[in-house]
Amino acid sequence: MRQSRALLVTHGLAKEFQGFRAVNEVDLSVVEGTVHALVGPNGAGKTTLFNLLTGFLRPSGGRITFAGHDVTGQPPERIARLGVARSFQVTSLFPQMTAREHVELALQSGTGLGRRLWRSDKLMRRFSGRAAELLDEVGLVRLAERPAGSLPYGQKRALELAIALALDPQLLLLDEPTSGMGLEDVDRTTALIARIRAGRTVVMVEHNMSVVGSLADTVTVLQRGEVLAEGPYDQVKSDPQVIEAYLGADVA
Ligand SMILES: Nc1ncnc2c1ncn2[C@@H]1O[C@H](COP(=O)(O)OP(=O)(O)OP(=O)(O)O)[C@@H](O)[C@H]1O
Repeated sequence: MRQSRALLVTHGLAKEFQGFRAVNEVDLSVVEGTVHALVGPNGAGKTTLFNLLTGFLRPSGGRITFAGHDVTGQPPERIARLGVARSFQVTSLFPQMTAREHVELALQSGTGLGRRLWRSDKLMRRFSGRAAELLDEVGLVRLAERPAGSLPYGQKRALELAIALALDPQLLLLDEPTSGMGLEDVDRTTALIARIRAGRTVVMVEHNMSVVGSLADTVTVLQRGEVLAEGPYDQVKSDPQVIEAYLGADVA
């Protein structure tokens, strides 16, 4: 059997904001091919950790290694180029552009041809086959010609996933993929992530524990910037420290 490889590793990762440690000495190891969830009460440092991993914030201390490269303090573009794609919690679509155009543009930007050429129809046709596949993968093939602004919320998020997948990432980072969704969209998105995870590595910040329970191989629980517990969901959810952290947060 192929040995499991740690694709993303952090050692003693830290981030301070004016002397306040939002992320404190975090050691993380994300194994290739797994879904790894980051959970924790509000203010635990999940978003800050995510921003460190993607280069949107520079760490105050520690190291980050991705696929054998030291990416500590590297800018987001470089980390993206190495194969890390991120979907955002807040939607970042162009309302007038169709779903298909979004994916084609993302495919083109991944080729290094530059965004300035994006209006060239001839060029875009080169990407149309793969764009159709990706839209199909996220269940949007029938909505391909709709302006993104007119898509329902759940489908906007699905389109963002297709855009992230267009970069053919080694690692996909999902920032609260089901936030703000009704039950039906939550179920649809969970099924979608279960499908697209095949052959990929996923790190996700997620508040919905049933989503975490059904998708994650490993769960890291953060509290006040530190790793409180880590392991398979069933183990972590019955950890007394984790229960207390969540109950404490609820009471607060
Ligand atoms: N730019 C900043 N300047 C100062 N403090 C910050 C900054 N960003 C985050 N913090 C603080 O760091 C701590 C961790 O915040 P973070 O947003 O990472 O938590 P979180 O786990 O993502 O929370 P939530 O689940 O509410 O999104 C919080 O106390 C927050 O107030």
